Amino acid sequence: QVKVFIGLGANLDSPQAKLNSAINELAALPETQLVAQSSIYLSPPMGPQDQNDYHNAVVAIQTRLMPLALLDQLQNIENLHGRVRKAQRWGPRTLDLDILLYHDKTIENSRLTIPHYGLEQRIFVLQPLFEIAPELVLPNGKSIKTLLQSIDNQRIQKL
Ligand SMILES: CC1(C)Nc2nc(N)[nH]c(=O)c2N=C1O
Repeated sequence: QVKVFIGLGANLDSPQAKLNSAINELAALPETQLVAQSSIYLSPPMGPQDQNDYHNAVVAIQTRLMPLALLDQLQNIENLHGRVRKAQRWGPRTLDLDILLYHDKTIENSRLTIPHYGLEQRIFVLQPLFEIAPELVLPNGKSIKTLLQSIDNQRIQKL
């Protein structure tokens, strides 16, 4: 089995409850154990500003699920929480589950890009990730600590 980091985000109808419920679903996935979870953080929307602030968290799991099988499970959980894919790119959402890192793998196909493309620039990913894995180094050799230090003017608040 391998260690996988998953990013969670929500900013529509009771986002905190959605995140907690999604974390319970992740812990219950087949061949999977939840090994760590971050605090929940609040941050202004990156992208279109005409939407609510986001609640975000990151969890670490150990799993035997292969990447695409895990992705299918994450999309099930999103759908269970009323995720409706709307036309607007980067619009508000009930629940987003992203595979941030899958062990030390780099994956690039039509359904998956791992490490997650936004990981290095997003405080709402780096901050919770640093909380649960402060020593983490990405497959490209960059450390979470260094990436976090190089981010400025992005606000975030731990709930
Ligand atoms: C719309 C976009 C890019 N902005 C976000 N902004 C924040 N703060 N948190 C998110 O999870 C998030 N997710 C997104 O997909």
